[in-house]
Amino acid sequence: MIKVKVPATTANLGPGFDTLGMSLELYNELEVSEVESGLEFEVVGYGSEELDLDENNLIYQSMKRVFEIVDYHPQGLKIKLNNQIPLARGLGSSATAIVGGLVAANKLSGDKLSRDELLNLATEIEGHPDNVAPALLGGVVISTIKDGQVVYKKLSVPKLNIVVCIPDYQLSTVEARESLPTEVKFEDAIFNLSHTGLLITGLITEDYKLIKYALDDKLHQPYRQELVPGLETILEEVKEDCLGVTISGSGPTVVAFSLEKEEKIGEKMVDIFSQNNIKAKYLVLNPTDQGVILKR
Ligand SMILES: Nc1ncnc2c1ncn2[C@@H]1O[C@H](COP(=O)(O)OP(=O)(O)OP(=O)(O)O)[C@@H](O)[C@H]1O
Ligand SMILES: N[C@@H](CCO)C(=O)O
Repeated sequence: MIKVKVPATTANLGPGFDTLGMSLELYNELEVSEVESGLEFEVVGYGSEELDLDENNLIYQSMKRVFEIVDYHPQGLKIKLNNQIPLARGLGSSATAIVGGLVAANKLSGDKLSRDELLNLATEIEGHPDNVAPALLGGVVISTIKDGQVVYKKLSVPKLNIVVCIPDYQLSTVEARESLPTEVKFEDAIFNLSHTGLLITGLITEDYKLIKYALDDKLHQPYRQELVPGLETILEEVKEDCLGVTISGSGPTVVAFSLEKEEKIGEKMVDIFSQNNIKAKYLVLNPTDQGVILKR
């Protein structure tokens, strides 16, 4: 039996659209066993009602990609999930399914694919590397795709707390990407370039006051505000209590980076969502340098 634990991830980190992501200490766990025949699923936690529990399941589809490449033919599979990451909230649930499936299948079939090959496959399945890279590698990962290959650099996570406010509704990445424009203004591109540079420099030099300026974005957040009622107010009003606040991935979760006052920040975000008739809860999470964890 193979056991895999995959961290949640928060992508974009404000200005780094499709480029930056960071892993967080909140996990989905996966146990895969080879059985005599068929495909069985057991789900504990999030997803027991909404996930496909058949050959369409994203974990199974990801495993199948590895088996095809390495020419491995399991007779049957039993897949047990313990999901602590809510689905379609911008916390990288689909990335955990892809990375967990790829890593488990690779182990089961004799460890033939390298980490970089798994990252390329994961990116091909997800469509962008910013969640799958930190889910696989841990840390803060800067990534891009060059000639079909992911080029990346992992940085250590900041010594900060991340207040994660999770609204009680789902927003799929597909829907959240449909709200984006096909062209952006030159000045908005410059805004994001400068902010991404400042953010990465702030992380590398541990000059966290730079984060205060650097988490702002003009490429995706403004277009997603109507999908996340209360976001505009949260961005304005929570900023003064923390180092920076931004939508997590494609939302609707919002993340605040902080060194103190986490409860006040979390309660304020929950309160603003509630004023917009949305139930929400908050968690205070640590970022982590450890990506996927594999046990046999
Ligand atoms: N834990 C999971 N296990 C299996 N499949 C999953 C899981 N999470 C998401 N998926 C699948 O991934 C696809 C996209 O999922 P979903 O919309 O939940 O994620 P997302 O939009 O990428 O949001 P997030 O950033 O939270 O991952 C759907 O087909 C969904 O069934
Ligand atoms: N970079 C992606 C992350 C999706 O989780 C987006 O913002 O659409």
